Amino acid sequence: MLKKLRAPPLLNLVFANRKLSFYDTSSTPKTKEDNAKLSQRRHYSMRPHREQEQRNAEDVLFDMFASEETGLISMGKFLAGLKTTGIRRNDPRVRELMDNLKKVHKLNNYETGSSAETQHLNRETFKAVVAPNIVLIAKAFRQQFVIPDFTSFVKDIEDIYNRCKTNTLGKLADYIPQLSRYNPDSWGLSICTIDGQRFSIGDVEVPFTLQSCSKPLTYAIALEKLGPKVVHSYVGQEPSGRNFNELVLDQNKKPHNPMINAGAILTCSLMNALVKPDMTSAEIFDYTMSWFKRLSGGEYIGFNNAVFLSEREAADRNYALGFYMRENKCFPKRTNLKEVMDFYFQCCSMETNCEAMSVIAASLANGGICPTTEEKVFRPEVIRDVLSIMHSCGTYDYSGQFAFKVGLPAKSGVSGGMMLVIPNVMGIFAWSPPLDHLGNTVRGLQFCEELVSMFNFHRYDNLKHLSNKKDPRKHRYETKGLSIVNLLFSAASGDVTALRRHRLSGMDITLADYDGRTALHLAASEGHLECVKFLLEQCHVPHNPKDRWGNLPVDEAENFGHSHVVEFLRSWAEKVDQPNEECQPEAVTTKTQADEEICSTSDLETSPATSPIPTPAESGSRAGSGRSSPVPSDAGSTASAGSASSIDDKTKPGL
Ligand SMILES: NC(=O)CC[C@H](N)C(=O)O
Repeated sequence: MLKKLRAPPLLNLVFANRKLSFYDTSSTPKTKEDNAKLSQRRHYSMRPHREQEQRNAEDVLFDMFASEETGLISMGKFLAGLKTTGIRRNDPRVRELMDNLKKVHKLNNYETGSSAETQHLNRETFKAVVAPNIVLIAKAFRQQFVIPDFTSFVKDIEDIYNRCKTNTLGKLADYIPQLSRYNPDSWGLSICTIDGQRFSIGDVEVPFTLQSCSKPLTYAIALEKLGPKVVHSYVGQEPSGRNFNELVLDQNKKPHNPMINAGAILTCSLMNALVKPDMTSAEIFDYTMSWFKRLSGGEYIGFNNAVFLSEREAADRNYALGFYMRENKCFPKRTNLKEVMDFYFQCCSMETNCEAMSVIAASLANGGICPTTEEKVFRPEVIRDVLSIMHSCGTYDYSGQFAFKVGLPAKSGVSGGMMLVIPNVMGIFAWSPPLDHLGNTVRGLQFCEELVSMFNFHRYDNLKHLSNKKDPRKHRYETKGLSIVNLLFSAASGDVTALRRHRLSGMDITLADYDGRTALHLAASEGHLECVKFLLEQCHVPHNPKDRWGNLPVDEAENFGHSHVVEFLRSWAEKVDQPNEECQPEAVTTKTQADEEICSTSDLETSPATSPIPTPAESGSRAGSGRSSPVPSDAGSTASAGSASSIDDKTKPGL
């Protein structure tokens, strides 16, 4: 039987050195009185007031998602919104937020009928819950990630994925039974950007072995520990122009490069003899696996013993390569060839999935720093060298064509994997077992080629001049002209959500175009009451800017017959134009300047101008990263604000 509702518990939240005590109203039914108080508060909040200009990112986020009726925010909606930016609930960078949600849910130990992730919170609770991760969250909703419009990008990726799905060409590798038993229909694709935006589709959790995709990773460890000079005194940097397991060395009697079998076996010998000469084979295995794991942000890296045993069993060619290299004195002194070969087979037999590999690829795209854990795994110089070799040698004997057509560093493996790196943007991992005659995954290859024909990701695509390819990247600067076009377009089309985003991004919402037309003019002339309300109530734009013909927004609403907007604008004007009110906006004439493309009503000293949303650093939150940093907590509390324990049930009185 359902428990009776009882008075909501008093919550104590310790955050950012201040203690908040308040009632969580999340599931309390609203009485008429409550609603009246709420609307009174809202009425008050409509008045332009200095304090409101200082509202921080947490407040703006709350307003983006809160229900007008209840004054509460649905965390389900909020988390769904966060997901559209590419941030998942299990992202380590929002761990404190998720922990706080669980704690608040637990504290509300009266029957709520909702889960931790779907509960409704009031403003104060919401602010305290999101505070530890606000830097990352604000960045997400301000569209400041490398792929700002992640939803549109993902739609295009889905289209490419679906086209590749219908491609049934290629054959499974059959040199060992485990590979020949794969389902040829398996097709998975995962993306992780350098900002940790994630997208996955298809068979992304099906495990497969790393095979040749381990080669750039062991090479990276060797470079990190020994430096390029030492490593490349043993192995070259040239594409071999031959099969990946060809019994051939270059003219200096070195393996051609670390991406083919001979080169990778050589890299393994460097690990054994030079990087960790004192370690046992078991320790070197653990050591290597821990590097892979750190690169993947702790996601799935395992080991497939059956594949290892089969690899070792069916390894005549690899042993031949080993002996041939030993004969030619390729290995460092003290190399134990048997141990080296075993280590090579073990690296090929490590198990993973698309999800984990996309994070590894993203760590390579991100200069060696894992985007989800923010751990610096490799030095950027190491990554540059790894990507250079992947670019020229990563796809076997197709490498030249791949560099020509796709123009990006990649590494394929015989289990059907294709790791693609778009430096400084994202990592992609495609997995589908059927291979072409050169040993590359057919669907993976098609995906890479289609990707760069849709987006300007090819190394030599021109980013400056317009092309017929899409550019989903955020560029370091966006012209003011372009942003005002977007702002005015959002207002004219009645898109309140887009207006909210513009506001959250810190944009000056009072901007006017060449003709002195503001967002309010356009929203009013198109009859979008919601937008008009948002602009006045939340952005506090002046209600009376004049365009170059002297028209006010209210005139526009009247001209186009939107009486409900006219009514609202008139009553708003009455309210704010009362004498003796603080912060009254003056009547504004928006000057248009023939020699300037755009101007801002705030530039023209209108008052009160919309102040850009303070950055989290400005509003007292943690700067730098999306993760929390310790902030002193109240005395006696075990909580350190900004950590998951900022909501601490030890501090809850009255429960
Ligand atoms: N192309 C590959 O993925 C090669 C790895 C495989 N295990 C081999 O050594 O033959």
